[in-house]
Amino acid sequence: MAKSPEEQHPVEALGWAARDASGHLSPFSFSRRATGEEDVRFKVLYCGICHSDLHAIKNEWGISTYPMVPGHEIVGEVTEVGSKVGKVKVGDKVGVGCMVGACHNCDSCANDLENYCPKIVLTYNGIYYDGTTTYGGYSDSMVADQHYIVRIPDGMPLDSAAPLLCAGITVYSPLKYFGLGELGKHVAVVGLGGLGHVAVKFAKALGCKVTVISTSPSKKAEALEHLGADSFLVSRDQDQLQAAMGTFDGILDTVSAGHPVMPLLGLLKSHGKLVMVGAPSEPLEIPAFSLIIGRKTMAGSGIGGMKETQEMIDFAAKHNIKADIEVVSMDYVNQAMERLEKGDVRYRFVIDVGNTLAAIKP
Ligand SMILES: NC(=O)c1ccc[n+]([C@@H]2O[C@H](COP(=O)([O-])OP(=O)(O)OC[C@H]3O[C@@H](n4cnc5c(N)ncnc54)[C@H](O)[C@@H]3O)[C@@H](O)[C@H]2O)c1
Ligand SMILES: [Zn+2]
Repeated sequence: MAKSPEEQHPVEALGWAARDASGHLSPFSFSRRATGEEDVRFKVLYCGICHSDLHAIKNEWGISTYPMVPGHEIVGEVTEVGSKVGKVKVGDKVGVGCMVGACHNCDSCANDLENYCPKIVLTYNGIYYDGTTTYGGYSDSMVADQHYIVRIPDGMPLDSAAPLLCAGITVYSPLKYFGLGELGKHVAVVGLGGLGHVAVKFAKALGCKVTVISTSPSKKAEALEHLGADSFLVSRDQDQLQAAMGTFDGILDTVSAGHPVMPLLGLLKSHGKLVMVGAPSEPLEIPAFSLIIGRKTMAGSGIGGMKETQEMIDFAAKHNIKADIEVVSMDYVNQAMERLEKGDVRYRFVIDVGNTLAAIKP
């Protein structure tokens, strides 16, 4: 008979798990492996709440297994390292993002793109090499192969750094790859949530002219004055859209729910690129002519490789880029999920795991 999550490994662990597609999270005892020779073990201090966690706990993509401990924007302090670990030492501040394994043999892995490895092991809701389920960062400790450990630069606040491990790399990578994060490029960010608000900050730091496209006129002042965007477009305002037709080199679409993309394609210059990073469960409707006219490209992008993730966080430290966060306690997580669903957060919830999880016993 298969061993229970508590008995699979030698090290006790406590997390919060969803048990079914209701997505309701509650305390959960499980176990983690002993520190292997290439492994880094750390005490989790903070974990961001990504909208992907919400899609996953509710099985919106149809690939969820339960119990599920979500969380892939994880930071903490190293408590133990394996004998072959040279990258970090006990006491260092580290992070883990969306993945903890890949094949290291394929073309993607050879090009530092473990994120596109067909055998990627996700941080949670994945199956590790040893056949056991992976559990994420809504938990007291983490253990990962050193290859998947990100060094958090000295002096970077850990709570607002956590969201960079998913939201940050997810927007940084396409800005670089598609040649959009360059001086003078006009880039639009659609959806001003967790991903969107850091996209504005990275694009500005890379020298772009940035427009935020949002359904909520209420976000205009913040986008311009606080996040540093150059202009703001209300996506439901036909006059504003009409005036902006053909003006963008690229658009990063971070929207989490189904929405029309044809108007966005119309906003691109000829040869412009619409890059989907948001992952709605509903299919998109793309009329061929909206791509044909102006030879436009529509593409997708998923997180980023480990090398680029470290580059992103070092860049963020240098340019003082942080996520805007609301820190919450572990037992607030269900309310946080409800508020995230309604878009009621500026702009990322981060769970203070280190101070608030241990107090709760299942
Ligand atoms: N590609 C990747 O690697 C990757 C990585 C992380 C997250 N994601 C996905 O990106 C999406 C956004 O994640 P997030 O954490 O920033 O979420 P979020 O909830 O913080 O932000 C989503 C934004 O979309 C807006 N929005 C929601 N429904 C809308 C609609 N119908 N029309 C217009 N705007 C709408 C919200 O107001 C919000 O500003 C999610 O689908 C998530 O799963 C993808
Ligand atoms: Zn994420």
